Amino acid sequence: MLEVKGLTGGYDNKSVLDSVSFEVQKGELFGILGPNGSGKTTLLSMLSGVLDYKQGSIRIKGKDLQDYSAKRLARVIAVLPQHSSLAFSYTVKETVSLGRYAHQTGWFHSWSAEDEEIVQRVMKQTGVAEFQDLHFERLSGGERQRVLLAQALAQEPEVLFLDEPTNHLDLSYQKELLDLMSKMAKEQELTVISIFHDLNLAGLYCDRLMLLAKGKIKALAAPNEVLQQDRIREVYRTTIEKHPHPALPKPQMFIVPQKHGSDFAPLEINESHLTVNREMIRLNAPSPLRTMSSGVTGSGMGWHRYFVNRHVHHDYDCDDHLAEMADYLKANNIDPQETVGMMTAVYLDTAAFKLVKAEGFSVFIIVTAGVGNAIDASLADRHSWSTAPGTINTWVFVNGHLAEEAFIHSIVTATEAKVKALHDLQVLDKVTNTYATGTSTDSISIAATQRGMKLQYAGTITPLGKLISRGVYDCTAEAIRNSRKRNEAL
Ligand SMILES: Nc1ncnc2c1ncn2[C@@H]1O[C@H](COP(=O)(O)OP(=O)(O)OP(=O)(O)O)[C@@H](O)[C@H]1O
Repeated sequence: MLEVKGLTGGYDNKSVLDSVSFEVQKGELFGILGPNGSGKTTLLSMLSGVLDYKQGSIRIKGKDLQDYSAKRLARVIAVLPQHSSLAFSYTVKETVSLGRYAHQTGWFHSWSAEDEEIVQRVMKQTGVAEFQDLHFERLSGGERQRVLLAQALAQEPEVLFLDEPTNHLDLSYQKELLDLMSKMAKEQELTVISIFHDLNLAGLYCDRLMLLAKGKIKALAAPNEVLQQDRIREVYRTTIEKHPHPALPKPQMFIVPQKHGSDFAPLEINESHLTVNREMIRLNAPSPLRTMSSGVTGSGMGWHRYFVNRHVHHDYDCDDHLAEMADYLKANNIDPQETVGMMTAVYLDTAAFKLVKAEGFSVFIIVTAGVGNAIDASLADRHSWSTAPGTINTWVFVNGHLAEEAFIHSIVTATEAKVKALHDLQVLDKVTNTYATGTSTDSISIAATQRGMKLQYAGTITPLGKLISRGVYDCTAEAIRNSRKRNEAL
């Protein structure tokens, strides 16, 4: 649809673009990225025929851009510029109707039913139909942006150029605009070429991205390829981190703000942050910790300040235990959004905790262990599904900076240590009469201060793994002994 070869040029004596070559296919959603001043708008101005270029060629639908008449070009391309103002005072509908100009042989007298139908349709698509009789200047920045998009769509172009289209739009209209562009690209084969400052939106919606730096193409490929952490850091000269989108196989880039004094202050999570009473074990961290957990609340990866292990009756049964737990936390003035929350039927005074230290970092561990529902994982298929009480809840607080993989290693290492403790205490699966490896409802939380020493790995014989192994083994064994004693005393 569009072929650009060796495009070079700029303004007067200032050269901006240097030998830019690329092609865009029909129906493609193509994103142009680059830092301020990298030449994105200059490129778009050349592609849309507004700005002359020194060298190279631009072909649209196989024909050189310079061979198009202005009116003919307006039937093929439409532009949604970054900043727009209108010279005259028009209503919204009149403004949108201007988009039909390229298709008319005369002016208003040739207004056809088809023109009217198209204008009404694009106003609906962009959500501006309801204020079609208002004057354009009376609209907000976002509303104006949508009216101008409607105007561009009214042109019924084959190629749509957008310069930061989401600039003035609120979250829902950003999504609506890009969903609409994506739909029109897929269903009507509209070719969309758009400048983006928001790398994440570009990564989510575009088929391919072109990254410009100082007027040259730095990268041109699928979003995941272009949005490499190191490349973006270098081109934008800033600290960002790349993570996968939680719901889609798309990259997301996160700005990492500069840290200040208190962010570096050493932090040790230990017994002083812990309170234990009959109802709950609660740990209040002075600042949010990076967590990976299987808690009822705060599950998965996140940042949490409060950790609650709540005692429930052994026949606790609830259709929606997540909502019930959230209500419980709220009733106790604890924000569920900031809390890793677990439940257990064991008496909380049987909990075991311990701070284990190594050179430069430490680990605080807390375990509650009820083993009435102990299971041998290798023979789990002999059990029928039930949520009988008897749970081992393991909390591991790492006073150090964990890499992502170290969270996973920590879970593996803690689980291995737990299994060994169960074995040494001869905890049996009552159904199979073999050694149990855990209970059917065990939960775990790994939380790290993300300050101090960087800890890349936590396998059993790494420095961190050794602390977790020792601490979890000792605490699990002690908690089982405590809970056995408690049951015998009853
Ligand atoms: N009309 C102009 N006359 C002279 N120089 C210009 C003109 N417009 C832009 N430039 C210069 O050309 C260079 C590229 O500008 P351009 O607007 O294409 O960058 P951009 O990548 O779109 O930047 P931004 O992200 O800030 O919108 C800049 O150094 C800019 O100062």
